[in-house]
Amino acid sequence: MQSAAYGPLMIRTAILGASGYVGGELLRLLAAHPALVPAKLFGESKAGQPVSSAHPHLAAAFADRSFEKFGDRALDDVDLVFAALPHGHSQRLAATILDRQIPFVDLGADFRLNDSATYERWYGDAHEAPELLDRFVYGIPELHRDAIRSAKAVAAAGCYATAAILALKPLVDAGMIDPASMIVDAASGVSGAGREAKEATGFSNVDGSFAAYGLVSHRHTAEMEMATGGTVLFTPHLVPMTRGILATCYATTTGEGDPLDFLRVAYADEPFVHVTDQPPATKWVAGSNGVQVTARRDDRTGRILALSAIDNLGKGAAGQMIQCANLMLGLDEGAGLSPIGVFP
Ligand SMILES: NC(=O)C1=CN([C@@H]2O[C@H](COP(=O)(O)OP(=O)(O)OC[C@H]3O[C@@H](n4cnc5c(N)ncnc54)[C@H](OP(=O)(O)O)[C@@H]3O)[C@@H](O)[C@H]2O)C=CC1
Ligand SMILES: CC(=O)N[C@@H](CCC(=O)OP(=O)(O)O)C(=O)O
Repeated sequence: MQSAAYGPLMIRTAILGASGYVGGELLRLLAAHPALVPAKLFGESKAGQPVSSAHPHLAAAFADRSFEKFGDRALDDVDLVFAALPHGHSQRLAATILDRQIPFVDLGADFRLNDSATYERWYGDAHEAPELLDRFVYGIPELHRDAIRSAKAVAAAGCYATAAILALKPLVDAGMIDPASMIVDAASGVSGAGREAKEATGFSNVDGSFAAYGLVSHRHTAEMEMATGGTVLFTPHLVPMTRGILATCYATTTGEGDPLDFLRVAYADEPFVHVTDQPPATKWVAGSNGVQVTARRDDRTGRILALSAIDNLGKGAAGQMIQCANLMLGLDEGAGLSPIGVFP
């Protein structure tokens, strides 16, 4: 890389998992980024195929480009690595990337949790690179901006976790809610499960239906607990839409005041978080890096209710990865990103 002060600067990025849903969203956003250039696009089964075969909507921007297989020279002339791979893969690649001092933004869950025992408990396998866990900063810029700025490696947060944490964390910090009492019911569009056709997310299972899954066992529970310092009962749901997550969160009230005021103060200077007094909708943030949050105090039940809406592929994935990369590289944090959704 030539300089952190960009303009005509080209920061060459490698994208691992470029042929997946998150990879496609990264490419869409990077096509309009002022400094980050999608230089190397890696796929697995789609290696050798044109980008348009996986991402027809990107045909004009990536007309002459194909996916490559990750190999020995894959990281030559690369200034930053984005990885959007199935869980488990980054554990095997991280040492190579870090040894070469290449800034690394990983979206898999491999390095999000800060200890290997917690990882093993929630993911079921022993961690293959526990010695690298403390080299990664958990990637939610609104919570860890300074640490991300000075990090060489960031583990971008999970999509459900991002939505829930941004709704709950300011209320925990304000002493407004009991951290031991948090309940998160969140619903996701099917793109959250990735592009591979699966029975559970196939059209005939999802269309006209609304279902919970992962009861008392979803892995993002661990991230929510790590980031909030509390205990969370989390129930994810699948809804018949393509993009979006709506997290509806409840906790026992412990403090005085209006939770909406605490959210407004916490996010007053955040370009991507909008505090609304209306119940937010996933459609308000579709295609964006935006988050819309609200909260209510219900003295009748002694509970606080907090809601947030994000695009799982935007702030829940590719957008957040780019926001983290911008910080790591000393760029404008919002470069290439927008809080404005596509509506209707
Ligand atoms: N979808 C979402 O909203 C979110 C996803 N995530 C996480 O991001 C990661 C990517 O998700 P998503 O894009 O949805 O997944 P997809 O299934 O859509 O894409 C997976 C990508 O990984 C590649 N891949 C698969 N197996 C291998 C392998 N053995 N070696 C190298 N590359 C491989 C695929 O390549 P090919 O197709 O060429 O075989 C593809 O590019 C996952 O860890 C997911 O949990 C996190 C937050 C939100
Ligand atoms: C709808 C759907 O299936 N969503 C996925 C979201 C999690 C995900 O993508 O995993 P990470 O964010 O941890 O990488 C799931 O529940 O497993």
